[in-house]
Amino acid sequence: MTQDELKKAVAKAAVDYIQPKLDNDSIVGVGTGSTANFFIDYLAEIKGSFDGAVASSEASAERLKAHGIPVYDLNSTDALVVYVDGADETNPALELIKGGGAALTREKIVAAVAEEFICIADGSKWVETLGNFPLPVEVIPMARSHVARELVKLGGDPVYRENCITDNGNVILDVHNMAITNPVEMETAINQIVGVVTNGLFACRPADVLLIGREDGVETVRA
Ligand SMILES: O=C[C@H](O)[C@H](O)[C@H](O)COP(=O)(O)O
Repeated sequence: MTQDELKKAVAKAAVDYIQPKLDNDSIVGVGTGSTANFFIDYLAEIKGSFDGAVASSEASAERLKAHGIPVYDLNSTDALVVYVDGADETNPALELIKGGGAALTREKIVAAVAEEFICIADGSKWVETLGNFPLPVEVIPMARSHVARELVKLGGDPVYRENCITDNGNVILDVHNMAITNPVEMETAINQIVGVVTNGLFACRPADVLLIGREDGVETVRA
């Protein structure tokens, strides 16, 4: 199977997984990226079974609207029954690296609100130790150099992501060469740096369920 076929398989499995949890009042949290895009497309097929969605990016909001799915502001919703999103890396504890598409901050906010966070990923995202994928850090533009120096002190090699402004008007530093043996500690330490909005580690709030696409089918992993 191609990587796209694996992504489609997990996206479809996510819709099958969440459908029994939905009713006419349900609002679904929707992530960002190529896997999330497949999820949005399958979600559109059951759009009569829920109220609408909250999106973690402008791009996902546009895709949802194009399918005729109502998109709500997070502040106007009381609860999200689920949040479904992809990842750049996942470890066996379902701690994640996210933000390859620069949507990490809104993704972390929507994930924090959701009752259940379902991560969907093709098998290439599975690792024993996080950090092979450069860790995205969203930074207030004027703090970029300061934050970069502090990230070097934590053992990483930060690289400014060219031509990338987040939906929040900020910039991204991608931190290379960090073996993240304690993801909770690292997530917390990076978020203490003044000027950091947030970083792409989802360890303090890992996924609850991982649907991972393998050659022989979709495997369900629980934390
Ligand atoms: O900022 C982007 C998100 O964190 C994505 O969920 C992540 O980059 C995975 O994207 P994809 O499904 O395209 O591999």
